[in-house]
Amino acid sequence: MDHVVHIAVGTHNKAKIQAVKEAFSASPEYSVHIEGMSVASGVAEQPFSDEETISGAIHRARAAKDALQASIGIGLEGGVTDTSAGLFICNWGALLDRNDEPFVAGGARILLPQAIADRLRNGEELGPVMDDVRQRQNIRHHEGAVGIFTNGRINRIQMFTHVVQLLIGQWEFRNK
Ligand SMILES: O=P(O)(O)OP(=O)(O)OP(=O)(O)OC[C@H]1O[C@@H](n2cnc3c(O)ncnc32)[C@H](O)[C@@H]1O
Ligand SMILES: [Mg+2]
Repeated sequence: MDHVVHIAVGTHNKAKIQAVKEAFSASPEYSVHIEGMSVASGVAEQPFSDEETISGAIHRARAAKDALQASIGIGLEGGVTDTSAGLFICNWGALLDRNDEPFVAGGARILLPQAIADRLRNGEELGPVMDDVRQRQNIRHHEGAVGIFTNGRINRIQMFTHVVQLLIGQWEFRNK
């Protein structure tokens, strides 16, 4: 690709933007201009299923692409999803180009501790709960819940970088 590709990301979250940068910098053949923008996700602040989280990711990708008139829109959404084993963190990404069909990919998921899950079931949002439990601010912009609960082995940037790599790869495959 010999021209700069304008990529709109539907967030100002630092971990998410950094993940998009790292995923594209792993492919030096691309010259990209990455721009973040706060957009509505169209779902709850704390999505509570894979369905809702996927919908938020797609909604963010489309809103960011349209608002910034970019060639590509990317949406990354964090949520939780219930299973018989307990409440899991789930994360989803969507990539939209000029076609209407989004590419979608999911990230790693881990079981949340019971005490955290209970608070979310009572209506709290994971970001503020994490900050409260750790007595810090803006964990969601850094290692995230996934980083804390995996003892720093996989942080939010790494987790979302993986998701964006999965998105770019699917987009490349379709455009081969
Ligand atoms: O500004 P935006 O893009 O909304 O960034 P955010 O940090 O709020 O991210 P999401 O809305 O996608 O995530 C939903 C909630 O889960 C929180 N969260 C924190 N770490 C997380 C992780 O590792 N996985 C999933 N959700 C996480 C996040 O802060 C929110 O409260
Ligand atoms: Mg949010």
